[in-house]
Amino acid sequence: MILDIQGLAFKYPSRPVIQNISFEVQKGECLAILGTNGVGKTTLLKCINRILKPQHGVVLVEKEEVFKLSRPELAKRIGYVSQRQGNPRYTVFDTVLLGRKPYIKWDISSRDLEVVNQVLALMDLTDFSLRFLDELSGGELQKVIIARALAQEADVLLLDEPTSNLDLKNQYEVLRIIKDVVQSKQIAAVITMHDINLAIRFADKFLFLKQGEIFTAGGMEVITARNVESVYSIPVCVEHFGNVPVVLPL
Ligand SMILES: Nc1ncnc2c1ncn2[C@@H]1O[C@H](COP(=O)(O)OP(=O)(O)OP(=O)(O)O)[C@@H](O)[C@H]1O
Repeated sequence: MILDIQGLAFKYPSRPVIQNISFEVQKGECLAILGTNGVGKTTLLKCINRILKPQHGVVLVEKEEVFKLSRPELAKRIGYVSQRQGNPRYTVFDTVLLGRKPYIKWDISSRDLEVVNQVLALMDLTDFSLRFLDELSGGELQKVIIARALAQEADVLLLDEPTSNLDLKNQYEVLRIIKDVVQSKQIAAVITMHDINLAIRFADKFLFLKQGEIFTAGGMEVITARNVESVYSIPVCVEHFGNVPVVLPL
């Protein structure tokens, strides 16, 4: 197991958000976090990444407690892609190079440059290298921020709605790249998503949140009309195209 979450609970002074959250992610796995707006998906990612301090619970990456790690150590363990990020006056190249920050001691190494160039090519961003972030479309920017996280070469990637601005082709391509990296490097990804059918195509495991707690979690067997209806409060049916279930609102 690469990521181990035990009994996480977080509340803002005004309201409780998540509680009793325990789950594990294995090496090579993509976990999709699903649930309605405001249920606590982003809050959960922020608690894992130490941006928020949970009132209860423990987060272990490779058996090490994240709250005991130094900042650079944490950045080598966890790469985080939030919904809003990036300095508009940085170029694409410099932004992705920032992902190497935890590894740079005195100067940028040839390995750092190699990783950045590889990731830019992987994400089809090489032609954008010298553009400033404020000269990009929302989808292009989203790909750059994901590229930065990949350049970080962390053990766990936390991705908050990484495909929200992407067109159909880029949604599939970017998730395919993330899945390939997770499998080939035997790391893990935790991805919050609204598109349940996209999650079904790419995630290995699913975790449904409801009222701040885990409603159900598991593999493809948890994708049932009953579960989806309970979580999202709309009637659905689940049809199968070959082996792939597709959730259709009725
Ligand atoms: N800084 C804050 N102070 C108080 N409440 C907050 C704060 N940030 C978020 N919340 C509340 O915490 C709850 C969980 O928010 P969160 O952003 O984690 O939800 P989410 O599941 O990611 O939602 P969405 O799908 O809309 O992105 C919401 O009710 C939200 O209003």
